[in-house]
This record gives sequence, C-alpha cells and structure tokens, in this order.
Amino acid sequence: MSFLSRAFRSLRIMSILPNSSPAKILRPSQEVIPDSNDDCSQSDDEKKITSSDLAFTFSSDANASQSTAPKRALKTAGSGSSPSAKKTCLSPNGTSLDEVMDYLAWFVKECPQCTKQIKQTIRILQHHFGRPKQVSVPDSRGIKSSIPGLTTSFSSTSSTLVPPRANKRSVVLSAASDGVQTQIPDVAVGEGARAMEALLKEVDSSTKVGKSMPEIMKKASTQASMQASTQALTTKTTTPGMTKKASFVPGASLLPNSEMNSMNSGTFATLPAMFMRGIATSSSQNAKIELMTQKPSMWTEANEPIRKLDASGSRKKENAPSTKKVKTITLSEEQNAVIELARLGYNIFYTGSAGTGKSLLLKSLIKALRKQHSEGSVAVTASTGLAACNIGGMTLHSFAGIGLGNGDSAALLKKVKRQQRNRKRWKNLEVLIIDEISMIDGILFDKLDYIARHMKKKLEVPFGGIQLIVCGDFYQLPPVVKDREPVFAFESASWKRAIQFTIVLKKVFRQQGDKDFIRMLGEVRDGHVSEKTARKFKALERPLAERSGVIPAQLYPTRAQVNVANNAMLRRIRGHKVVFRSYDTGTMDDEGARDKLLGNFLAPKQIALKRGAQVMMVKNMDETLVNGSLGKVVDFIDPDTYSFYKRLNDSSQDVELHEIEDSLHKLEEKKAKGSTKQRELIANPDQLNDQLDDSIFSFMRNLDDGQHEIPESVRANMLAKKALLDKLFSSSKGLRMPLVRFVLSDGSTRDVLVEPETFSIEDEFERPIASRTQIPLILAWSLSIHKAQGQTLPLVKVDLKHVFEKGQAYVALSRATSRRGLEIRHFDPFKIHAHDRVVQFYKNLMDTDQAMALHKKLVAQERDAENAELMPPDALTTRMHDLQTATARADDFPDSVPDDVRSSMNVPPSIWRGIVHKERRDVAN
Ligand SMILES: Nc1ncnc2c1ncn2[C@@H]1O[C@H](COP(=O)(O)OP(=O)(O)OP(=O)(O)O)[C@@H](O)[C@H]1O
Repeated sequence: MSFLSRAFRSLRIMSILPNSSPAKILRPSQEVIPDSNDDCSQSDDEKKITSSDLAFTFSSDANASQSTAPKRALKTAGSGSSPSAKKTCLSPNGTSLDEVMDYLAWFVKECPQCTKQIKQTIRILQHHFGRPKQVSVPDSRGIKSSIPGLTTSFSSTSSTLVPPRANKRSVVLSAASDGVQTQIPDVAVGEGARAMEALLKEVDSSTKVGKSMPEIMKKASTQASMQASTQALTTKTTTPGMTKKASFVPGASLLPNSEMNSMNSGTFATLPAMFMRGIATSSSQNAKIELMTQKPSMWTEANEPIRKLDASGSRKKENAPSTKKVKTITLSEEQNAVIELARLGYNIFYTGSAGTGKSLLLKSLIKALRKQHSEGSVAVTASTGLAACNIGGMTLHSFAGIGLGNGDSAALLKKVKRQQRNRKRWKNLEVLIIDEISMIDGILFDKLDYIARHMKKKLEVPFGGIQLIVCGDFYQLPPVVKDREPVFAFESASWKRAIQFTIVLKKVFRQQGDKDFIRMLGEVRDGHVSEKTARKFKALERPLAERSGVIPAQLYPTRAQVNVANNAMLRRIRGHKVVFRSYDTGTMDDEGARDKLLGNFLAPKQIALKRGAQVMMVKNMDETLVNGSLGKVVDFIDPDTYSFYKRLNDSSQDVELHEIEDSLHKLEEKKAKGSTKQRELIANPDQLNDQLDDSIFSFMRNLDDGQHEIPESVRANMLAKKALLDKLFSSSKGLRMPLVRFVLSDGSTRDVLVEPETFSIEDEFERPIASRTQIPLILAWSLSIHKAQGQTLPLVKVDLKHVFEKGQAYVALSRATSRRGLEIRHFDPFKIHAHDRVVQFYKNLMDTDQAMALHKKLVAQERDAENAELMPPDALTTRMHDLQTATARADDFPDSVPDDVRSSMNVPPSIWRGIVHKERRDVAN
C-alpha cells in the first residue's frame, strides 16, 4: 500500500450533528443531472477508488447517528420530478452525494467570487475520488453553468462528508501528529480567493511530496489571513490534557509562524468549509483531520451576522454595521519590499498604476515608520486636502507652514521661521510622507527642499537629511497651475538629488479578476489606445442595469455638475428630508481655518437624505462594506429597532414577543439619556417618519402576497410583532440613522444601519487638530472625478465628453473594478493623452526586485566607503567621485562611473553623510 493510501486511510471527515432543528434556509434551486456512471449500487461500506497514481480508501463514520442527519429534499429544477424521485447515493449515516453536490451548488451561488477555487477543489476531490459528473448550478444571477462534480458516494467505514443543513457550522481540525485540536465553530466565507487558489495548488502537490499535515495547516492558516470575517469567533484549542479557549478577532490574521497549539487571542482563520475539505482530503502522512462543517446561518437575506447581546445587555456592538472591523489584507511581496526599504532609511518614491495598492500600502508604511521613529517626527501629508483626509494627515502646504506657497524660497523660509509651531515641527521632523505627489508642482518641491535644508541647518544634504517617502502616479491628475505648463515634481532639481529609490508596483488589485481590462486601462494610461482596445471600450457604451435599485454613480469633471445632478435627483424623490449635521471639533483654535480643513473631508458638514436616496459609503467598514460601496436609503430607524429588524429578517432567528416588549421597557427608561452626539446630528427630528415602512421586513412582505399560506396563529404573531416594533420605533424618535441597502460587489445586497463615524486630521504628534463626526455617507447619483480619485467603484458611469485634463480619463475609467460594472459615454481614443515627459520618466523606473538588488549593492559600496581610509589616495578620489556623481542624473554620468552606480542614480543617506563628512574634512585640511 502506498504511503498516500495509508495517509488517506487515516483521514476522517466526520459529521457534526445539528444541535438545533434545521432552520429555514434560503437555498438556490438547482438541477442535478444524474450521471449514467453514477454508481449508487456500489457497496456503501467501503469503496476503493483508484487512479493511475493513487489508491486510497475514503470512508464514512459509521458511528454517526443516522436519525439526526436529515435527508434534505433536493429540488430538481425544470424536470418537475418530485424530490423523492431523485436518485440519491447515501452513505451509512445518511449523507448523500447529492447533498454534497447541493452544498457545492450553494457555495457557488452564495460565494460567486469563490467559484474558481471551488471548481479547483472539486477537481482535486475528483482527482482523488473518481469519475466526473456534470452538475448544473445556477449562479447568483440565475444563470446555469456546469461544473464537474464528484461521482461517487462517500462511503465505507470511517468518514462522512457532511453537507450543510443546519444553522450552525463548525470546523474541527486536528493534527494527530502533535495532538492538537483546533475548533473553529464558525466559518465565514470571504474573499481571499487567490490565496486559496495558491493554497489548493500547494495542497494538491503536497499530497505527492508528502508534506506533514501541521505544515499544510500552518500554511492554510497563514493564507487564510486573506479572509476577513464579519463575525467574532471563539475558538477552542485543545492540546492533550489542556483546553484553551481564545476569542478570535474578526479580520485579524493567523500569525504566519504561530504553532497550531499556541494560538492566541487575535489569531483567526476563516476558511470556507469546502476549502477545508480540500485541505483535509489532501493531507498526508501521520495526520488526522477531523473536519466537521455545516452550513452557516449568515447567508440569509439580510446577510448580516447575528451577534448576541453582551453581558450588560448593550446592543451597541450588535447594531453597529460591523463598523470597526476593517478588512484585513495581506500585503503583497512588492508592497512589503517598499516597507522594508523605507525602514532602512532610504528616500523613496513608489508609484504604480491605479489600483496597485499605493494608498493601502501607505497606511501600513505610516504605522511602521511611526513605530520606528520618535513621536512627532513622522509627518503625514498629501498634495490635496481630500488625499490628506484619506490617510489621516494634513496638506503639505499647511504642514510646511507656507500658506499658498507663493513667493520665492527665501521669503517662504522667513514666513516659516516666524511661527514657533513651524520651527518646532521642522526641527523634530525625521520623515516626511507625501501622498498624491503628481499634484505637487516641481517648483514648490524645490522650495521645500530649500526650507528643509535651512531649518535643519544641513545645507548640503537634500531636504536637510529628512527621509522622504513619496507616493503617487504621475499618469493621474497633474499639478494645478495657472498660465504655465505644469512642472512635475520629478523634474525638479531637488528630486534628482533626494530620491534614492523609485519603485514601481506592478500588481493591480482593483481589477484583478480581469487581466484584459487591466491591459486596456494600461493603454489609456499611456495615452495610446489601440483599435482593438477602443472597440472594447466602445462596447461598454451601453446602459448598465440597475442592481437592486441602485444606479451606477456618474462621474463628472466638475463639482458644480455633481451638485446640480445630485440635488435634482433628491428633489425628484417624494418624502421627508432628513438632515444630518456633523459634530466638529479639534485642537485648532481658529474655527474658520478648521472649517476649511474639514471641508476637505468626504463626509459633508450637512447631508440631506430621503428614503430612496442613492448614497455612497465613504469609509472602510469591513470586508464587504468599503469606501465606495453604493446603496439606497430604505428607512431611518433607531439602533434598537434595527436589532430586531435584523433578527426578524433572518429567517433562522426566532424573536419572541416578550423580547421586543423588554426592549421597549428598557428604552423607555433610558430614552431621556440619548446620545448628545447623535441628537445633534439630526437637525429636524420632527420630520422623521412616524411609521416603519412595512416593506423593509421580509416577513411582512410574505404576509399578504397571496403566495404564502400563513396559518392564522402565525399571522397574529407577526402582526403583534409588527405593532410592537412600531411602538419601539416611535418611542426612540430622535436617534434614527439611515438604514441603507448596499449592493455588494457580487451583486447581492446587505442592509446596514449607518451610524456616525469620526474623521480626523492629525498633526505630527497624532493629535486631532480637526475632527468631524458624521454619518459616513454622501449622495452618490453623481461624483466628481476629483472626488473619485483614490476610490474603488464597483458600479460606475463615466462620461468622457467634457474631460479636459491629461490623465482625467484614466482616473475616471480606472475607478471601476470590472467591465461588468462600468458604463462609458463618448469614448474617443483621440481624446486620451498622457504627458510625454511622464511617459519618458516612467521608462527608467525599477520594480521592487531591482530595487532590492540595488539596495544590496549599495550596502556593499557603503562598506567599501567605510573602509575608504585604507584605500590608496587615487582609489579614494575615484570612489568619492563615483559616489558623488551617482547623485546626478543617470545620463549625466561620465563613462568612468561603474554601471551599477550609474543605474542607481542615487545613494543611501549614510553614504550621503559620508560624502559630506569627507568633503568637510578635505576642506578643513
Ligand atoms: N495586497 C492587497 N491584497 C488585496 N487587495 C489589495 C491589496 N492592496 C490593495 N488592495 C485593494 O486594491 C484596491 C485598490 O487599492 P488602492 O486604492 O490602495 O490602490 P491605489 O494604487 O492607491 O489606487 P489609485 O492610484 O487609483 O488611488 C483596494 O480595494 C484595496 O483594498
């Protein structure tokens, strides 16, 4: 018997029995086309499946109770045949192949973005378990597609594949080799599909190379960090003689090096159950995995995880739309390389096409550098207020204390020196971060260099030795200048002296599912659109269908056009207008200046909404609800009503009448103590709707639709609940927030009560100089291209007719995540241009691999330089000359300069310091 067959004999996949009666679960209808080879007549006790290189036994758990494993009826779409007429293959404990297939179908429907991985998983299973079977699966749009499935029933003595059938799910992994068992009682499906793909490949190949199970599991866990959850988890880790319980924070990731038996609070894995199976079935020698999984309850209409009340009975957390759980993303290798170089102290400019994760990387970089440097020494700035708000920083102008930046360098220096605050700022400054550099004028960049050198009293060193981290994309919006051609920052003299590494991020994340679209956008970026690409863009000149009543956000070149369009749309909707005013504060004394700063926030000072208004989320909330998510206001309700709303719309959650009554009493008691912040936000509570809109409750929709037969007692119960909810709703007047139905990237919807969030601009000491608390929404029938810069928009309409600026068309088009969600008007390839100087500049840039290689060379050179004293005088002079020349432009190098130095263009700060020190000493001598 091969080691693989022994390994698989030791695999056990057990069923976990439902601990509650099966809830009403929303399932896709599906068609299962029986394969003529589907061999149900084979023995259910044990079945050997062989392929050319594999021979193993896969068996079911004979101990599992048959009675508690209900056989679900499968709906055979189109055929009209009754479920019972359907041919099923049963394992001894009642698990049928069809149920497994049903599970897959459900998975495909509920997690369309995982389809590829599911198919791959199936292929792996198929490879191990037998012949193909075609299964027709309707996807989320109801379109049927065929996927190759499993052929055999899962039978024999020691394993059972368990389809999802209860409202609980649980995964237990145990690696027998070290006796560790980890139970993850709740598994969420999220993104992370790419990671899974890689993982599955690895798992597949590791069956051949015989990697140990703990190794695979560790890898799986690490990769699973790509996943983000919407739900808090509790995990039980059992080692022999010890049981450890750990609360897992959603969105946190399993530490790459964590041992399975030392999982800590904060570690987290969200592996879709099917992937777990892939892993389990492919595990190897000496490993025993028990995998138990059942269908989660979260895929209900509301698509919201249900949270229990905390000990104090507070529902704050429960009501919050998973707010603080920002999506956890694992940085790519190239993104990490930039952080590494930045931590080494280099002056860096990193760039990349739209959607390569520059902004996301910058946020991590800021954290890393703040950890490394003393308080107040890392300044986070951006060219525009909007960009500054996105990274929690301030504009470069206000940080530098240069006002509008007019006047010559000497005059600006005087202006800066006049204020003590500015003097202190510059004195403390060690790292200056500048985002959206494309909009900084090159002339201003030189002025800042002059100021920095003088403020730091290091006249010879670029920017006075302050480390520069600069990012942006010069193909996007250029500097705004009057009466002259813009000078890009990279064209300034100080840029050439200061920037040591220019790194290009290559991997595009925003449109990562559509390589051809990325290529097309690349042509727009370069300003050369081929005929073929133009045709493909033209094909997008078609009306985009509404998704769940949400129309694509229209991008306009000017703000005025946007306001007119949005207000006109709002006026068209009938109903009460609810105005939300922001709560503004901050350490900045001058209110006028503070207001001006706050004016840069996407969240407005005042926003008027109505039921039916189209809105956009302007903050990242969690894995599915992100800055850029579009939705529609369905009602204005208070958090207490919302908690019941969620539960009532989740068919698996039963709400007792007395629970609503209890809440009502509690609310009456604390009504008077309502949050000031929230009350202040609502300008005209009197105008709020008095009654809840019945249509927002799915159970109310069924009540009188004539299609559902509802027993009188159930009807009475529903009406009683509705009456109580109305009462609860009206007694909580004044605390109502917009309930928004967001359309997610996979086309499904998610209802969320949007509560106020705080946005702030911090100084270099991370103190909020200005902050705004406001609901994180803006009207979103229309947006300006300017506001859209930096956004990721799943549903967008771009009119290129009035585009006037180079790069503007690129910014607008590259906001879309897919062609499916992009509508174009007036596409004209001849109107798409890029600046020639930008094109030229980008021809000479390095990717991260080249940058790391260069770093190593420079370190070696630095070592040489340190040993310079030992060099003969001639060699020293040549070396010095090389290094100094290396700071000039590459094409200015004399032939004597070695190629590697020439290609580097610049040298690290330590070498700079060495040169300056040497020069001074030479002069002194
Ligand atoms: N390492 C990563 N893994 C997965 N997704 C990522 C990663 N990095 C970025 N993303 C996602 O890609 C999208 C684009 O990222 P981001 O906005 O940071 O790109 P950008 O380069 O700043 O784009 P732009 O130049 O258009 O402003 C976002 O949805 C972000 O969450």
